[in-house]
Amino acid sequence: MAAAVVEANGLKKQEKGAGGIDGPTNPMVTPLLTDLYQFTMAYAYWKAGKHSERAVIINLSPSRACVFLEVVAFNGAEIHVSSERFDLYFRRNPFGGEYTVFAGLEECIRLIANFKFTEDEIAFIQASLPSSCEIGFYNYLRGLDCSDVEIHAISEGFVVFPKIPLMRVEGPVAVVQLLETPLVNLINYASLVATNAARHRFVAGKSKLLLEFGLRRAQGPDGGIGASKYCYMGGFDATSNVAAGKLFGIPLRGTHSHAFVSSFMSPDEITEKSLKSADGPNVCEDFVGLVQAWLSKLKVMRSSIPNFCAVALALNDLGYKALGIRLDSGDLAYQSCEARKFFQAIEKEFGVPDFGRTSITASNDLNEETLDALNKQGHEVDAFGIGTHLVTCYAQPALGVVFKLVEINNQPRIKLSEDVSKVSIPCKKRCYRLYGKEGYPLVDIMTGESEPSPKVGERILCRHPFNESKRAYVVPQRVEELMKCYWPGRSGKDREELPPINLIRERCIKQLEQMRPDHMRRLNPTPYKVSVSAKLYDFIHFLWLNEAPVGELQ
Ligand SMILES: Nc1ncnc2c1ncn2[C@@H]1O[C@H](COP(=O)(O)OP(=O)(O)OP(=O)(O)O)[C@@H](O)[C@H]1O
Ligand SMILES: O=P(O)(O)OC[C@H]1O[C@H](OP(=O)(O)OP(=O)(O)O)[C@H](O)[C@@H]1O
Ligand SMILES: O=C(O)c1cccnc1
Ligand SMILES: [Mg+2]
Repeated sequence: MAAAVVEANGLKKQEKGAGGIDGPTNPMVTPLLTDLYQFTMAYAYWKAGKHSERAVIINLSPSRACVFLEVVAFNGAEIHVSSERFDLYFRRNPFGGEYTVFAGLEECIRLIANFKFTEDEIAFIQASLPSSCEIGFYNYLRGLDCSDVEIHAISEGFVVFPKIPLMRVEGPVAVVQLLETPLVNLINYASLVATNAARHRFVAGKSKLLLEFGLRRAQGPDGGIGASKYCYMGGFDATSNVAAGKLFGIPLRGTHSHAFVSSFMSPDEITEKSLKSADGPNVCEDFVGLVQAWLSKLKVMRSSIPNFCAVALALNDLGYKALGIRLDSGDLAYQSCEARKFFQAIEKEFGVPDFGRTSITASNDLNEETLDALNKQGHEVDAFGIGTHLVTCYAQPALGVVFKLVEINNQPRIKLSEDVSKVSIPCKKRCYRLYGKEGYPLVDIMTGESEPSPKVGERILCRHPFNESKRAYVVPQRVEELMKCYWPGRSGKDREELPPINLIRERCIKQLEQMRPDHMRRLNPTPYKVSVSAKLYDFIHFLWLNEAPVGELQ
């Protein structure tokens, strides 16, 4: 959005941030797009550093799930905090499915690359925090950027699963904490709606054209733009959203509305009656008359189909090809079959090549269920226009992405919970996808950072992270490391390129196609296995028991 706004206003184009990366698409994505408590904590971190000469351990949370920070030194207004590592992941696949499409990474990297407070923003933070907050904190914010932050992430468009880190964020605690909210925000809806699009594509089938029509129903302008971008990524073919077409190069498609048709009371309203033929200088002086002549031959069906066909046939006489019709009410299966029969009859009777294949688009409150019902009944729809259910993610409104501390100052941290699905997997980890003989991914496995990677042809034990009895040996035919360095900070590592949206879309389609079909089906899909190495399993449980010693009953 930034680019469009800037150009439309004729203002100077926004400068690129570090690494030559443009700013976030939405200009509302600034360092202020975070929760107040992140600033409250950032102040507390800063303040703690100021008051300690050397290592200080602060317990910031009264709950069992403590956050420990080690401030190793401070230098005037600047604090040096030992490196912190957070994993960003989700706990359950959306829409009752067993897979998720990872989306939103590029916007995260754009935020990181351009993260810098303006004076105006600092003044606002100052006005919002208690007046007792010291001025040095604002000087600290003034110098803050993400040059000390390192991000490893799974590539955008990948199929991903619960518990596996989508992103690992390492860096000084204050800035990483400020990033929590915007990073989760940028991933949550993007991945949810991309997954929703992929699920609609799965039901509709590969051969259908899928059009995203949701702008009017989306949650505000950003919801609309985001929906168009990530539905395309998730496998839609085009959008009706013109702004998204300009911003991201997504193909635009559209038909016309009922209002357009009903705005004409009679053919007499058409003042310009002539039409030039498609391939020459000939002009048909009374095109409306030509249409009416065709109509008189077709008056067999009480619907708008003969009207369309009469226009299409008259256009055909002049060398034009009408594209198709859109059905927007009634029984879409029945009507599409009737329309197809009509088109085929015309092709046969009047010898118009390919008329039988005239495109039929259907719309009106479509969702996975209605697409499935149409498939079961049999239909002749070529393209589906889908709005409300797609872009609002009607079936599930949020993905539930979380951002959890996994290590601080090289000390692993675990978040414990009565609910085992909420227990976090500690440590800086490596994540791999192991493929089987038939080419399908079999299992994702997390290992400790320094463990040797799984090897092709070598048996490895894959364990459920929390359920002792669930384990399997896997002899991978292919091993794919999942996380790559997308923001190296000062590590000197190579930065992974951010590919254009059409390549991410292709990657996503390929990823979805390579999944075993039983993971993808709508009803009772088989869960995909997410595991840890034997070593990491032992370590998780050692840490768990250490953090939660045996209680004593009295
Ligand atoms: N053959 C079909 N099988 C299952 N669902 C269908 C079929 N045809 C249409 N639908 C769905 O049924 C619903 C019909 O909705 P509704 O009754 O509001 O529309 P309508 O009366 O047909 O049209 P309008 O919006 O013009 O009033 C829509 O969600 C549509 O997608
Ligand atoms: O139904 P959706 O999946 O949201 O897709 C987009 C809808 O938007 C348009 O009509 P709109 O709903 O605005 O008017 P209507 O109530 O007359 O269908 C269009 O004709 C579709 O029906
Ligand atoms: O082009 C269309 O047919 C369209 C676009 C948006 C919403 N409804 C229909
Ligand atoms: Mg509607």
